[in-house]
Amino acid sequence: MTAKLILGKDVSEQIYGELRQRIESLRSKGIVPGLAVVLVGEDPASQVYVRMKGRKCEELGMHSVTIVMPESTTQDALLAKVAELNADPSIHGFLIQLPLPAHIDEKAVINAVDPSKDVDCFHPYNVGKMLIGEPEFLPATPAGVQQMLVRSGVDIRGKHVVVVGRSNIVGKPMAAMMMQKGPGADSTVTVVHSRTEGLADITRQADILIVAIGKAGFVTADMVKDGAVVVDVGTNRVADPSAKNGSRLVGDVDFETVKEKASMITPVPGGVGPMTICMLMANAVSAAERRAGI
Ligand SMILES: Nc1nc(=O)c2c([nH]1)NC[C@@H]1CN(c3ccc(C(=O)N[C@@H](CCC(=O)O)C(=O)O)cc3)C=[N+]21
Repeated sequence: MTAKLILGKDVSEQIYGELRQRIESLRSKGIVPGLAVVLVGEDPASQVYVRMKGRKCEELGMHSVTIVMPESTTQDALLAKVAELNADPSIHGFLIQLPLPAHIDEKAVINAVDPSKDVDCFHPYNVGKMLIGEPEFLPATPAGVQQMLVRSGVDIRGKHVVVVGRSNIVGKPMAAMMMQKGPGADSTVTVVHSRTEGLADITRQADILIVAIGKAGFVTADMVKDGAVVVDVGTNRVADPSAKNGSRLVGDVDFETVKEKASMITPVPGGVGPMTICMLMANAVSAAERRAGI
């Protein structure tokens, strides 16, 4: 069997259509949802994502602010910027692009964000609310994965979801969301990671395999059950002399072999990546609606 592709571009277009209507409705009340992104330093990959976010905001008719601070920015200066954004009524949500330079304590910065503006859903308050099933925001990447599954008609309830990876930004919240009560969830979740013994024996039991371990081509066909749905969250840049810029983006799944075994699969690029930005926009719109009492 060759797997059907789940494309982030297609799924995100659907969601953008819905967001446009919500933004229009806010604008008719004189509210323009505002999203700010803070970038510290000059990491080229981060610059690309930040530019993509700004472009999408403008396309949707949202207010977009990009703040670029030098690599040498002190923690106090960054915290002052966070305080300013917390107080700015034109900004409904903002995020600080990670990773931060080594001299800045990421936790201190995340903790300083007003939870009602925390569109990344990284603040401990929002992580806790999500975990107990009272989400105010959902983290963008796991929320994007969930939307891809739901909108592709994947049966989730009662199924075995295996999450490969246990990061705070993908693996952990993904597992929490899939085990939650309710539509788009209700699954049985196993989390495996770099210290798991017999990892392949567990991934082979997955009806839905979600991979976010940050190792190029980590999941091979022998680790996947026939007919499984495979979601690849990995974004690894690998050298490729035949590519224009000498490198290309690959996932954590060995796409060419796994696609012959899976029933559905997400490619990299063009899979989860575009969903991350889409769900970030969705969170900004939700933040604006919530502040307006909608
Ligand atoms: N506070 C914070 N929040 C984030 O959400 C955040 C972050 N920091 N730091 C970096 C990561 C990375 N990230 C991506 C977003 C979109 C694509 C995306 O759309 N990728 C395209 C390809 C883009 C390309 O070719 O480089 C795709 O997969 O098709 C990828 C990665 C958000 N991040």
